[in-house]
Amino acid sequence: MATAGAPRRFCRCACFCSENLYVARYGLHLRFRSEQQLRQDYVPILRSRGCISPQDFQQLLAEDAALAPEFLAAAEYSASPGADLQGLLQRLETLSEEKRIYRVPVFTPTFCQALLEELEHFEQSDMPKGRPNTMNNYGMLLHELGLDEPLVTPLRERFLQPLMALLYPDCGGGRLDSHRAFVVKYTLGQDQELGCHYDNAELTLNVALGKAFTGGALYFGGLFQAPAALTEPLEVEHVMGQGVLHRGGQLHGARPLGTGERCNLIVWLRASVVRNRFCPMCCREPDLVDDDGFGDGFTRDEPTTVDVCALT
Ligand SMILES: O=C(O)CCC(=O)C(=O)O
Ligand SMILES: [Fe+2]
Repeated sequence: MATAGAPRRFCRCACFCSENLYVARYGLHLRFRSEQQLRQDYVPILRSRGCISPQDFQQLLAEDAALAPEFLAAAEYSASPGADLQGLLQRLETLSEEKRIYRVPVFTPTFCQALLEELEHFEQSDMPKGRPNTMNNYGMLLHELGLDEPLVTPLRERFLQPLMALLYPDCGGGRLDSHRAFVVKYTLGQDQELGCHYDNAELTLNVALGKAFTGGALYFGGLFQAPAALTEPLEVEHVMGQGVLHRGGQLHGARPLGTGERCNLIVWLRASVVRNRFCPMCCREPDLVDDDGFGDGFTRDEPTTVDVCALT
């Protein structure tokens, strides 16, 4: 059958980060959903390959798992039949009910460490580097590190989407279809704080990666449409591996760093069904111009695919 219209888009299955994971030490491909499932499915074969003591098993989990068990549990619950907001809130920390800001461990400490090392290598390389956004002068874009496809897209599609659908259905939480992911970096002599702003995103995930530092807390005011609410900001300290979830339109910023170096992974999550009607930056219907990759998350109406055989 010949078709005319938009070129075909090639896709990938979102099981990428949970199915067929290769553990070189034991020469095994594993399916990972939770610690319990891993034990149920693989203890005999792992034993036969030398993963015997509880310490061996813990090492396997710590070294090979990127996602924190709490995050896996919250995502798994959210995707289960009959899941509701109350049930999900029992699996997250509510930082502000009124502002709808939540926190949950997202990455294991080992993964944070590995990601920071990867970022350091990239920073020291002479690869061309764009900057995260107009507000941060230092830091890195995850797609330039080649981490969008293997890490951020599965994170959004498989884990964040079910969670966000329950937390923020009114902000496109269940219809996320693109993102902009970057690491912000603060240290003395470079950026040290971030002014109050709202994000070019419907929803945001902000994960503390480390390193050692003082100061630099996040603060949150009201929604940008109601800036009077900034009078009583909510202060949020960073906890390594933990992610803060908030609406992109929630005014926020970062207090000045005292000492050390702070790196956070920021994922601006976008829902084209929401932003195609209303650009959060100009607060108007977007005036679309072509862009690469995910652009800023807007989409044009695709021309309808026509089955030319059916026309003859
Ligand atoms: O400094 C931070 O952790 C927050 C960064 C942020 O809000 C942003 O880049 O949009
Ligand atoms: Fe922000």
